[in-house]
Amino acid sequence: MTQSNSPLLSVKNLSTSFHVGGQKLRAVDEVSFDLATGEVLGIVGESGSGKSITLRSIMGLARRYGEVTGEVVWQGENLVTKPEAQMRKIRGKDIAMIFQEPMSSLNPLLTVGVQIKENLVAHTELDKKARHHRAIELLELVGIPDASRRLNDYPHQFSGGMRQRVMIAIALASSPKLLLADEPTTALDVTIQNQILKLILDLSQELGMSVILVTHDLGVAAQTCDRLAVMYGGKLVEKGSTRDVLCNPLHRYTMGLLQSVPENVEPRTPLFSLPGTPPSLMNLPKGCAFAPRCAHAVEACATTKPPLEGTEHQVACFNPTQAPDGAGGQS
Ligand SMILES: Nc1ncnc2c1ncn2[C@@H]1O[C@H](COP(=O)(O)OP(=O)(O)OP(=O)(O)O)[C@@H](O)[C@H]1O
Repeated sequence: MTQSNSPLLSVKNLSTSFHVGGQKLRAVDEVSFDLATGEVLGIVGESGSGKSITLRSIMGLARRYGEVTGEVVWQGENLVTKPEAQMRKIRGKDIAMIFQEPMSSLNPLLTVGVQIKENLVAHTELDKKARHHRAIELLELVGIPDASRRLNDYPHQFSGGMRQRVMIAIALASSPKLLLADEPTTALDVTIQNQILKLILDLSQELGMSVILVTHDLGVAAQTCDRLAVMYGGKLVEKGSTRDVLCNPLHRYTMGLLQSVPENVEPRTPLFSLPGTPPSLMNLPKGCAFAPRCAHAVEACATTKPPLEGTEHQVACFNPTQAPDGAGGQS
């Protein structure tokens, strides 16, 4: 995982709200993080914590149906305020996204070859012959055997894991610098899941491509990510190297997530058994959103939202498992 000093992407105070039945639902609340070139960042948290909407906000998709504020700094420009026509050029070219269910993004009526080549037409200068060769190369790159023949197959002729590989090949057609992966392996069984995670990791290393991986599965995050950001109630509550966050969790929520991972995880086993329920994003408490579920809450937790504090390993908690390393700065 090659990393340079200046971040490839800098997300600053990103917030996204929806208006639902006359009320405001704050799905993403003042989220900030940096991403280095070649880095794999995991965003983890329970269902509904705002992980997917964070990715969609970065990609400029959430603003179609929500209100997005803050900054997504990409090559010196704020994508949040970038006109849609310009965003369209960045989306799918420099920044590509893959989803949990490839069938929802693949066109069932077109062969995978046509779909890869469409992306090559849109984002490269290659001529017809070169596009054909590149399409074969891309299928080979993602580990699809007999690639030149399989270019002529339709999505339904591939298995779930192979379809996810096809999705990745399409995403890679434009040689993106950043891949946003939203639960890309959740629908797959555990063996195939591991193969796809390895593929994403290998591609990141080979191509120097940065990845943001959204997952509710700490095992997936542990295998794949350099750093982790833990989300709760639309906020980042802990952020640090994967080792620090998983081996030395500072937030009680992260600790709860870890404690609820069974020793021998069966595929598709529900991982979380924290007491209580996640907060309603329409009616968030005044203080820390986790306080109602936290056995270690102190007085301030009910009235004040804890800021993210620390340097390399950060936590937003008034009573963490231990004091974070320093105070204040964003990594
Ligand atoms: N278009 C929308 N309109 C209103 N609310 C939305 C919309 N899209 C998402 N939400 C809400 O925003 C919150 C965050 O959703 P998000 O999909 O980011 O959660 P998540 O952490 O990715 O969980 P999951 O893994 O279940 O997708 C949820 O409460 C969801 O219901």
